[in-house]
Amino acid sequence: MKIIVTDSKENGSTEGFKLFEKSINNGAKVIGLATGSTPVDLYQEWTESNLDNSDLISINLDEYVGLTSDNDQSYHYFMQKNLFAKKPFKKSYIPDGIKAINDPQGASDDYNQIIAENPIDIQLLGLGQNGHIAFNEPGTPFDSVTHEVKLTENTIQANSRFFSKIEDVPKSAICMGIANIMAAKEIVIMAFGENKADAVKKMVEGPVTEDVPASILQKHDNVTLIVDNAAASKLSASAKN
Ligand SMILES: N[C@@H]1[C@@H](O)[C@H](O)[C@@H](COP(=O)(O)O)O[C@@H]1O
Repeated sequence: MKIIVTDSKENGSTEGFKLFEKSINNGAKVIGLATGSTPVDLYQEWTESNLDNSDLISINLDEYVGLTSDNDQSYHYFMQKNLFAKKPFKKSYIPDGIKAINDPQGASDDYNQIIAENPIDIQLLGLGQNGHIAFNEPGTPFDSVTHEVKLTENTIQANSRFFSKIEDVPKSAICMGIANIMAAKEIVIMAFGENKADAVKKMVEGPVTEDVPASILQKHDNVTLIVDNAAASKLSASAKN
């Protein structure tokens, strides 16, 4: 795993954007995208860049079950607002959280088919405080594909800051599995802030275990981790070099 430590989220996001730009200039066509607060600055840089998305396909990691695309907490809405409105892709895929209300398996199968038909060239990831990637919580099998996820209390709490009350946070999501993520040819994972330091340490230096979903990235041969000093603060000096 290549590790880039920067002095701020802004500079880390610039580094992340450059990796996407390079990969796209080298022919990447299918771009795996993420939500959460982590990628917002990278998307801003993307919208202000000369990068042309009109020949690219995007595939997002996950969507809440039960939120319509006009709900401002849905990941459809987030992507529209932060990237797609200004830089539309040829085609953008996000799991169907409405179909999933009654047919989570059907919504998951559809998405696996989409990923099979559009292998991901470069995937962006954030990191949950408990080491989750997308909504793959601790204990998710490494061979999992797109599936319905019951969110943990920890994740519901962490995401409640975006909702007016905690009861409004959806209890489940449709999410790419770890095997889908590991199949991406290149992965860029970003983590900023002290509250990510434990997860970063376990991901990079801990055992590869389903208890820390992101630890599987140690086994991928083209991963770049971008962290600020705070998120890197628990890494040993040798890991940072
Ligand atoms: N499903 C998202 C993840 O994709 C994201 O990486 C994580 C961290 O969020 P943030 O970037 O806001 O710290 O939160 C959510 O659970």
